[in-house]
Amino acid sequence: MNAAQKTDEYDLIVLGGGPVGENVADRAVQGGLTAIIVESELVGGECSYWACMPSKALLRSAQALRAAQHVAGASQAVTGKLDVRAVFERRDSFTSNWSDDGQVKWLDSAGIDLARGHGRLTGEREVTVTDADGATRVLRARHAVAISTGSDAVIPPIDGLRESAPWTSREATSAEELPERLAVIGGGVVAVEMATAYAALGSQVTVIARSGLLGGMEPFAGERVAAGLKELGVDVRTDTGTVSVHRGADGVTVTLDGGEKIIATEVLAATGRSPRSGDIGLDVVGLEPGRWIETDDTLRVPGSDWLYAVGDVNGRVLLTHQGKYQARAAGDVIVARAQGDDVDDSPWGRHVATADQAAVPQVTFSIPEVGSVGLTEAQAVEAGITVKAIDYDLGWIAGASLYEDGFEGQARLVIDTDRDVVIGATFVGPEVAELVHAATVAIVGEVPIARLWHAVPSYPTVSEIWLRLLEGYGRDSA
Ligand SMILES: Cc1cc2nc3c(=O)[nH]c(=O)nc-3n(C[C@H](O)[C@H](O)[C@H](O)COP(=O)(O)OP(=O)(O)OC[C@H]3O[C@@H](n4cnc5c(N)ncnc54)[C@H](O)[C@@H]3O)c2cc1C
Ligand SMILES: NC(=O)c1ccc[n+]([C@@H]2O[C@H](COP(=O)([O-])OP(=O)(O)OC[C@H]3O[C@@H](n4cnc5c(N)ncnc54)[C@H](O)[C@@H]3O)[C@@H](O)[C@H]2O)c1
Repeated sequence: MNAAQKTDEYDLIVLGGGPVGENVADRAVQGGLTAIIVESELVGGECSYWACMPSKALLRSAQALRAAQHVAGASQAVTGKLDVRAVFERRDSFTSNWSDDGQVKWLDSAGIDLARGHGRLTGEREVTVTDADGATRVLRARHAVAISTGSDAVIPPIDGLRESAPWTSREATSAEELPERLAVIGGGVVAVEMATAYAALGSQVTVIARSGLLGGMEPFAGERVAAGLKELGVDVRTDTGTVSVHRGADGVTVTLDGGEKIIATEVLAATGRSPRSGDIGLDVVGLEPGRWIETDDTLRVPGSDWLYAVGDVNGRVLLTHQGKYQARAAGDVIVARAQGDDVDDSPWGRHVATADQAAVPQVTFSIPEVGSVGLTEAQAVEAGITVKAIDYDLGWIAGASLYEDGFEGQARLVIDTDRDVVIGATFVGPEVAELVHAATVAIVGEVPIARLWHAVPSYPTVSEIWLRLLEGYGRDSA
């Protein structure tokens, strides 16, 4: 075999260089394997350039301003509005102006090779990469191929929507101009975060949600976020369908199911995701293109001993941190299997992503923020678990009242009363994001309630909510 052919054989080929693909490759290389990432756009993926980072950068200045405005003494010092241009520039710095030079350098330092182009499975353990000029390169994997191609925004089949050139999350996170009016179709995380960001920046925003906001979370989360959006001047329409969309000379007209028309400069379709699996050669390995790729808990495709699907594309959980958690398990198990080491695939073992089912943390960076982990009360009941839900008003916590004047928020713990452990938690309020990890630790560690009484929150912090929630459950219950 000559040198040129040799470089085309790797222990692991990773299809897609988003946050998840990068981590699968990194773990494998740290375990002693060789790895190459195939990437068709920017190394770093959706999260770095059109999702997590730019969306949070667009939101952060508004949150900082709001925080200062809610503490007497500081509020007198901040009398101006957000500087929209400066917010966009700060966002641009987080996306490195949509250049992946920094991430490519990191790949290099981590010992991971990169093939730029569109990758497709073309056989067992084989990926063919087609670059921008149409040239092809065939890569062969000695041990595994990991698909981490992520997901795309769905544009639902609403009459005229696609023809109206709607924004998706990509345009919403990378816009350089503020639309005067923005209509948002959808009531999920993208809808509420982008509605918050654009309303805070000065757009007139209408949210059109066919049911409530933040479905799948505790009901009070969506209700409080709807109230927060209204406070920001957003026109929130829940339980409202969209019949049609039409773009004309004056902008976009969105017709609601009652016949009312909303006129906007731009319309954002924030209506969920579909897997980027349509054109990656899944048919070659007997899988259906365009579907979420099913895996076992080691992230391997059932029936295959070499094909893995990690991150958004497997549809398990569409979050960067959870995808990276899967990536650590997948990278490590690929190494273990390649080296003939023991595989620890029992629940909570090193080589499985058990937390995907039991303890997924998520923060929605709206105003107010929502932090949640584990099961809601309704999900627990549906799963047949005997639970007690404990609620407490966050505004009554001494640390919260010091944190900002008129602090408003709510917390809920969902406790499995048979096992006396926490299985779910939701916090809604200003900057509650940092409360979530304590709950994640309690759930993953299955810390008995009796022991949680000994985890003393500092006074006066918002974390004292834990004490109040435990008191609400009652020490005698434990
Ligand atoms: C607006 C928005 C905000 C979000 N905010 C958050 C947040 O705050 N926190 C959070 O945890 N999650 C957030 N998410 C979700 C997060 O972006 C995804 O879960 C995450 O990006 C998934 O990572 P991934 O590596 O699986 O896929 P991606 O990030 O989508 O990366 C996949 C990569 O594969 C490449 N690729 C695809 N097909 C091919 C091919 N055939 N050949 C070569 N390369 C290919 C793509 O170009 C891309 O670079 C947000 C999502 C959106 C839409
Ligand atoms: N802060 C974060 O962690 C964060 C932020 C943004 C996105 N994300 C991730 O990205 C993923 C995608 O977010 P999303 O908000 O697009 O999806 P989502 O699944 O959270 O919400 C989709 C919304 O669109 C509505 N919808 C779907 N089809 C529709 C139709 N035909 N007509 C009208 N409404 C319709 C649904 O009712 C729902 O309200 C989420 O799963 C989330 O995990 C995470």
